Amino acid sequence: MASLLFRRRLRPTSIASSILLRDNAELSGLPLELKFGISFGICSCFRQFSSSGGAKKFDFTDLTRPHTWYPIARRKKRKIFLHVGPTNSGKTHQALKQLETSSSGIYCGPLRLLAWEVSKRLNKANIPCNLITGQEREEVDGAKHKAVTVEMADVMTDYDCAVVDEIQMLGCRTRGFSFTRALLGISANELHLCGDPAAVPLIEEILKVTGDDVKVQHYERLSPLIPLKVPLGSFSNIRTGDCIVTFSRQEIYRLKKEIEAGKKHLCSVVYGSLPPETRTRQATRFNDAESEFDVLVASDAIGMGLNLNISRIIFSKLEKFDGLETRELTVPEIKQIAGRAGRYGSEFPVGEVTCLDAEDLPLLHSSLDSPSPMLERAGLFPNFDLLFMYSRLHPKHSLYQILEHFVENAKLSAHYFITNCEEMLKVAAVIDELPLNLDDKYLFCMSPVDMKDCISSQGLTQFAHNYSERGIVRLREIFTPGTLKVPKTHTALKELESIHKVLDLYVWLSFRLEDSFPDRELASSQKSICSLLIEEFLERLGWQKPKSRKLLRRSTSSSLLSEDMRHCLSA
Ligand SMILES: Nc1ncnc2c1ncn2[C@@H]1O[C@H](COP(=O)(O)OP(=O)(O)OP(=O)(O)O)[C@@H](O)[C@H]1O
Ligand SMILES: [Mg+2]
Repeated sequence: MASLLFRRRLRPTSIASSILLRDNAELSGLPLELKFGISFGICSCFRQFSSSGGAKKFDFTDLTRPHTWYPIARRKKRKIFLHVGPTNSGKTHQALKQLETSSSGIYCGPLRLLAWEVSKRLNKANIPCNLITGQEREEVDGAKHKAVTVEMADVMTDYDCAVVDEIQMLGCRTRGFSFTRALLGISANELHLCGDPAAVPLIEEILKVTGDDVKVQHYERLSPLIPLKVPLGSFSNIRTGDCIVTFSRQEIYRLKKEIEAGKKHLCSVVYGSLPPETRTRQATRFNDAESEFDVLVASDAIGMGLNLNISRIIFSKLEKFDGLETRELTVPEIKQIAGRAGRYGSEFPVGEVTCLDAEDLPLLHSSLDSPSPMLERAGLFPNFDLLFMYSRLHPKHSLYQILEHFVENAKLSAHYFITNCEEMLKVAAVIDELPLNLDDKYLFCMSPVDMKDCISSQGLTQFAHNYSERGIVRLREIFTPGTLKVPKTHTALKELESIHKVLDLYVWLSFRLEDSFPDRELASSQKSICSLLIEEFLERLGWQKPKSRKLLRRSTSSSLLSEDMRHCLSA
């Protein structure tokens, strides 16, 4: 690996090195109440505990009343609108219309791409809107609105209107707690929740104790989606506007190569570990009717977030490896992905869906005909306040032990489950070896590190180590600017994706430990270079249509890299 120099490797523990994967999640923020210290609801529990003198009896692992953690929201009787229906039915559009007419508001989405899109939409409509994600702060003069990733949802401010998109993700096994926190904690006169009808009974149950007013609005698909009776069969039947869905990075590149070998189509690619800005640019290129890249090969990363002009979805398989095992796709997964075909208002207003092989068609058809199973429980995770107070009683416990204790002993009501924190435990196991305060350790545990990616996890380890040793982390200590190159092999491509993750992590930390991570600008510019080099690689992978002037022009100027970028690279 050319560009990252990891000086000292800390000993990975067995947990740290075990292969447990996190969902395609974008854990991009810390609860904002952390910035303000202990939140009121928990403070009052603590007072109760202190004055009664029953220190040993007070049970911080009692999480049966999470709605009391958010006293600001509890002061309001919120009007809650549940916009539910299939994909492409106008749920988000309707909720955003309400946000646009409000005097102040917040949009919370599951992905940075969605937050970007909403802030762009509001600013274009002359409604100043800030963009806040784990790795971005774009502030607009006079803004009373903000678009954020759900982990950055602010539960300390009063809003006129709030939107939480893809609310069914409160059932997600790793990120569910952030959606639950937004649901219970956002203080707004109107709260609009958009998502799958399968979340309705659970949300109604959860909200029985908050005193809010709940209304459900059902939506129908705006454009038809036709399940085809015939499979694709052969790649010679691929046509413009098709999107092939497969579930491994290796398969994505294999299929791209196979389709392009027919010399009729060029493929854009979208998958989870591509930098978000690269995903957006690949999608834009596919959407552009003038572009030569008229077919998309993608993973389930297209299920949410990108506006795609897809005519037909073709599942190459209906099973995927989910980190633990290879399993069939669930009904909601199949519907969410299939629903991307035929976007309302696009050049393909009628969507079609099929499979590569005939043997998969019965499962596809039956899944599309079935309702999604109702969600039964929402994710919950103790916030920092609870962990902190528990640690005061057990000062010798490491963060790993504290987290483990909560996971094993948490008491929950029937509507909740503790979200999976294997990834946090893996970080805690490494971080606990360093002389850091609990809040610093917690911060590193909440960071968007990908512990299954060796380069990303080593980056985190090195950052934490340097931070604990010197209090300041200069990017150049582990990264040498000027060494990034257009990858020539798939291994080099993967390495560049990982380097992007490390730089992204640096930027994330720089927003939370500003004085200790002072090189945000350098990290951001190197991140941009990484994504452009990745795109350059993707561009070079494609074949060139004979007599295609457009493509020739592109390849003789041959590069997506601007002069500035070239200069940076050779600096
Ligand atoms: N009333 C409308 N007028 C014009 N365009 C609309 C309207 N409703 C929805 N759209 C457009 O249709 C598309 C789908 O709408 P939207 O994204 O709101 O659907 P959704 O139900 O939230 O779908 P998803 O499951 O993808 O989140 C968007 O491009 C949106 O801008
Ligand atoms: Mg939507």
